[in-house]
Order: sequence, then structure tokens, then C-alpha cells
Amino acid sequence: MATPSAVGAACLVLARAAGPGRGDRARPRRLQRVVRRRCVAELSREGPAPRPLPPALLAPRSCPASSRRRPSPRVSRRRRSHQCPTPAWGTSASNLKGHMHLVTVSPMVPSCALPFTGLQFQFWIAEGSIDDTVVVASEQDSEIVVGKEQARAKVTQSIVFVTGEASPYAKSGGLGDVCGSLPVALAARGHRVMVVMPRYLNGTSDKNYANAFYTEKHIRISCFGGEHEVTFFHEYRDSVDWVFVDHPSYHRPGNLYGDKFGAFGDNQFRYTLLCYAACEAPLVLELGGYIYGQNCMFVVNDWHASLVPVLLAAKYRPYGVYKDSRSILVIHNLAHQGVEPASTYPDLGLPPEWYGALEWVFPEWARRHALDKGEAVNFLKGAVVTADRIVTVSKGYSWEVTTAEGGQGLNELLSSRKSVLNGIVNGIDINDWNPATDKCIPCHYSVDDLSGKAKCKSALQKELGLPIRPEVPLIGFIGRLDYQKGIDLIQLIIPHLMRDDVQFVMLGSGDPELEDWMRSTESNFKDKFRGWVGFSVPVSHRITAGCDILLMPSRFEPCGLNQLYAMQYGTVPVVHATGGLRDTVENFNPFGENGEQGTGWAFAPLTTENMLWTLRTAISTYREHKSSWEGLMKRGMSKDFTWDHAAEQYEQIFQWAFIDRPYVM
Ligand SMILES: Nc1ncnc2c1ncn2[C@@H]1O[C@H](COP(=O)(O)OP(=O)(O)O[C@H]2O[C@H](CO)[C@@H](O)[C@H](O)[C@H]2O)[C@@H](O)[C@H]1O
Ligand SMILES: OC[C@H]1O[C@H](O[C@H]2[C@H](O)[C@@H](O)[C@@H](O[C@H]3[C@H](O)[C@@H](O)[C@@H](O)O[C@@H]3CO)O[C@@H]2CO)[C@H](O)[C@@H](O)[C@@H]1O
Repeated sequence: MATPSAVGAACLVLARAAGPGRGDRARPRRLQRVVRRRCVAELSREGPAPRPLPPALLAPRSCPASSRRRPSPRVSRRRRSHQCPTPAWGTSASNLKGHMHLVTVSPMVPSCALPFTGLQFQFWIAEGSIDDTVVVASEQDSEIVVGKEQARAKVTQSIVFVTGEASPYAKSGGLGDVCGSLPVALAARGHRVMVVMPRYLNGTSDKNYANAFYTEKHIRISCFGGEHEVTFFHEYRDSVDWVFVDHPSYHRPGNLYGDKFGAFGDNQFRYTLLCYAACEAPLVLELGGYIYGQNCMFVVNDWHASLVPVLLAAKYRPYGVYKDSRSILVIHNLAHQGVEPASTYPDLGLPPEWYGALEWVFPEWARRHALDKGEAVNFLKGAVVTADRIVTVSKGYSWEVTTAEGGQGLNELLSSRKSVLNGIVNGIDINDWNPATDKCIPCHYSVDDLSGKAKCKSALQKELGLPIRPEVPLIGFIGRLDYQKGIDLIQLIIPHLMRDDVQFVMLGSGDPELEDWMRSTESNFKDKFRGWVGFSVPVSHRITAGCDILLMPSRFEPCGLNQLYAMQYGTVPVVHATGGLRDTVENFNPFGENGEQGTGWAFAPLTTENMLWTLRTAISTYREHKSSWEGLMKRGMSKDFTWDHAAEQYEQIFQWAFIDRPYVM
């Protein structure tokens, strides 16, 4: 193992500092500091005797005191994921031996902490020359370009996220991505953050919870005609307290919300338990030695968490508890509202006088028979009424939900709450979704060197059993097979598109009829179409990297993440101009004021003719205008989709929420 005495004695090498890393993609904006200093990264000892270090690269033993900083939370995230047994920077030498390597350098030696956060370098490690020390320097003038310092919140809060899913523990779609990464981004900015979600055990993904430990806390919840005991598990990771609510109803085969027979019949019960448990967690769990207490910002996501603001208002504030807390409803998708018959209201354990908050009457046309009064309870509606503020996951969607077309029956109510309704476009997790470091893809690449993308394409064609043809445009679709995603429109254009010289791959699961259609289309067009039925995160990364075009003809799309991932990976999105898709994809304009502009194609209205025409325009641009295509790819890859900007906007909403009085009846 490396020891301080060995520092500087070893060989090595180096290469170009600031290889493609967290900040490198968007270098002009994100890599801001140039440190004229060489530094030492210690590595585990391995390999033969060291060779002398070239004089130009001799490293100082430590960095000047002026540069010492406490590692920021983002650094500590890296530190954990590359934990070394002795104080060291970086990763283990055995991973490095050989060629160019991407290494995350995390200041683990307090005396030599640089003012940067979790940055990454590429090293050239000569064969057999690994030892104790890697000197990091650049080709030019020994400069190290380092990432910008982690921005901190002006005012920090105790934040409690409540959600039905969060990656990497459990994910069925974009909700999981957001609740797995926004909390980490907020923690990195200095907030104390807890995420409360179910501890789903189904026999296959149980390992995801392996590092979560039983807290020995259990509470009894009165609802659904009895007392139900739930317990809490906890993992502290990436500076976030991940709290898992444990109950037998979360342990069953299938996916998070259902199985092959459809949605679980007791989902209302399962997420009622989650909401009660989430309200108790800040009061009863001593995490890191301290409870979160009563002064919290609850961020409740979608219908699964929507009972939280109702409970705060109906069951806590009247007794003087949580008077200083606030709640924000984040709407990821209005299509799911948690609607059940009105007769279930007494099961929820709420006072009878609160029925009105959840009351929901279906329009006449939606009722089943003449005697059906259409009376229901609607969890999401309860939160729209009682949350202190409401956020949708894009600005465009925040307007759409107030319209009859996009409001899914809640438009009037949402319009009445316009003064507390905002839209914030989601960010993406650059640690997971970065073509320069992605562990799921066969070759890495960046905006500075796109060559790896072509290799990803041929590897994908090979993996899928498609003809390996670099010149043929490869179009992809990834998503839940749901009405929302406009797959029926893809079905209609496929016979036409398959006449062209193109390849098409779809990854998705959901509606069994659409799954069957994917299988049969694959057998009809063996050389051109692949339908990957199922849910696979690694395959989704490889499709994102290997395709030229990503198609998203969503009927509505509150934000959409796949188009953001696609742009990040130089895959050009062709999307229906709706919601977050319209907000994030800039239409290609070959005649822009300063030359070509745009990052993809956003078409409207959503018709099959329009979609086919736009796809064909994209395809001919790909074939005939190579430099335009490269411009499209590079502009997309240079966009900053990190969470920082969104996290700052959430902080603004938190502040506004705390300025106003909390909701009381
Ligand atoms: N078969 C499969 N295999 C592997 N991965 C798969 C997959 N099917 C889907 N995914 C993944 O699930 C995520 C889907 O995210 P989206 O945001 O595009 O849509 P979703 O409708 O689920 O999310 C909702 O919530 C998010 C978050 O707010 C909003 O962006 C969105 O508009 C809203 O509808 C992506 O990470 C995608 O790769
Ligand atoms: O992250 C992906 C989406 O996950 C959530 O949607 C799920 C929804 O909340 C669940 O209730 C369930 O939806 C079922 C619905 O309740 C039922 O009436 C029937 O229509 O079948 C639906 C599918 O089983 O599953 C949804 C995921 O498929 C989240 O609320 C969304 O925002 C996310 O887009």
C-alpha cells in the first residue's frame, strides 16, 4: 500500500490532466480553475521497482496550506465509492496498469487537499511501472484543470423526500432516476437530506438494499381497520440518509406496483403506510445521532407520497407538531393519481372532516352505470389541495397541467393554485450517465473525441444481432410501454420506415400487447428491427450510446429523461414538442444567426405523417450532411444538464414555502 514515505519515490508517468470527467463535457463552463501546480496522487503499490520520475514532473510532497479545503460532500461521494484502505487519492493501481485510464482523484489526505471536487484525470500508466505515486500534470506547462468548486446553498434545510421509488434501490422509470439523484445533489449543496421509500424485496433485487441496516425502530400505524407495524432500515450513502420502510406488503414478486396480473389491489394501503411512516421518520429516527425534528421540508413525489401533506395538516399541526415544516408536491406524472372508491376513505385513518380534501367525483361520462355517483378519493388531489407549494418537472408541463388537455381532470384545481405552482426541469446524474466514464458501454468517448461512439454503435449492432453497418442510421426508443409514450404511433410508421435503409431498436416493458407487437415486428424485419422486451438499465445505456437517433413521440411528457441522456451521449433526439421535451430539445436550424443551431428535432402536431417526415429529415441530415450532424451531436453533448441548476431552483421554492404560512384547514 502507498505510504507517505513512498510519495515521490516512485516512477511514473502521466498524461493529460483533465480527461473526460464530470466537468469535462462542458469544459468552458464547468472546468473553471487552472491550478499551476503539480500534485501527487498516491496509489496502491503493485508491480516492479519504480522508474525514476522525469524531472519536469517531479511532484511537491504536499500542496500549500492555502489550498487546503475540507472535501465537499461531492468529494466524499467519490471517496466512498473508491474507498482505499490507507490515506490515498484515487483508485487502486491494479485498475490502472496498462493504458490510458480514467481515474477519479479524491483528496483523501487532509494535508494535501486540493480545492476541487471529485475531478477525474486520464493517466498514461506505462506497462509495469505502477507503484506508489502518480504525478498528475498536463502536457502544457504543468497545468491541472480542475472542476469548479461545489456550489453551496445560501440557506440549508432538513429535507425529507418521500417516494415510491429511487434508483439504485428500486426503479420503474424516471421517478426513480430523479429521486435517486436530486437528493444527492441537494445534500452536496449542504442540506441534510433523508429519502423515505419502501424496502421492496422480491427475490431478485434484494441485493440493492444490502447496505441498509435495521434501525431497531418500529412504529404502529392505525389504518385499514387495524394496527400495522412497520420498521425502518437505513443506509447513509452519498451524504444522504436513505430510509427504507419495511412491511410484508413490500415483499412480493413482480415489479414495484404490480405483477403480470396488473397493479396490486392493495396499493392504496401500501402507500398509506409509506406516508404515515414518512411523517414519523423525522421524529423517531436518530440518524447520525440526531433526529431531523419538526422543522423539515417534505418533498412528496407523485401519488404514492401524496398523503403526507394531508397528514401533516390533519393529524400533526392541530396538535402543535410540524408547525414549522412545509411540504412541496412534485408532480412527475399526472397520469397516476392514486384513485380508489370513496368507500375506502375510512380506511385511511383520517378524521372524517378531512374527506373533502381527498374527495373526487368522476365526470359523468367516466361513470360505469346509472347508479354510479362517481365518488372517489384521490391521493394526488389531496396533495394538490394541502401541499404548501407544487412543482412540476418542467416549466412547459406546469402550464399544460392547468389546461383541459393536460390536466387529467385536475386542471381547474391546479389553475386555482397557480400562485404556488412552478416548473423545474429535471437534471440528470452525470456520475451514471456520462459517455466518458459509463461502465455499461464498451467504449468511452467525449465531445472532444467522438471515435468511441462509432465503436459503441457497432458493438450494439453486434449485441443485437443486427448487420454491423456503420453507415446505416440506427434509431432507438427506450421507455415504459404505456399510452403516454406514443408507441401506437410508432406501430403505425414502422411498415413505412422499414422500407428505408435504417435500423431500429426498441427497449421497453409494460403493456403485454405492445410487448407482443415488438416481438412479432422483430421476426418480420430480422435485419432491421430489434424489440428488447424487458427492463435492463445496462442495455438502456448501450442503446443510448450506440444509436444515432432517439425517438420520443410521447403524447405528453412531464419532463423526459431519455432525451437528456441521448444528448449527453451525442445521440440526436427526435421528439414530439410537448412538455419537457419541448423545453429541452432545441430544433435544428441550419440557418441560425451564428451558424447552425439546435440539438435535435421537436415536431408538432403529433401525427404519423409528421413523425415520419421529421425522422426522414433527421436521417437525410445524418447521411448527407455529416458536419451538420456532428454539430448537432456536439451541441447536445455540451449542454449542462447537471442537477446544480435545478437544485438551486428547488432551494428558491423551499425559501418561498417557508415565507408563507403552512396549510391549515
Ligand atoms: N425497459 C427499460 N429498461 C431500462 N430502463 C428503462 C426502461 N424503460 C424505461 N427505462 C428508464 O426509465 C427512465 C424513464 O424516464 P422518463 O423520464 O423518460 O419517463 P417516465 O415516464 O418513466 O418518468 C416520469 O417521471 C420523470 C421524472 O420526473 C419525467 O421525466 C417523465 O416525463 C415522467 O413521465 C429512464 O431512465 C429510462 O432509461
Ligand atoms: O417511474 C415511472 C412511473 O412510476 C410511477 O407510475 C406508476 C404508478 O404510480 C403506479 O400506480 C402504477 O400505475 C398503475 C396504475 O395505478 C393502474 O391504475 C394501471 O393503470 O396500471 C398502472 C401500471 O401498473 O405503475 C406506474 C408505473 O408503471 C410514477 O407515478 C410515474 O410518475 C412514473 O412515470
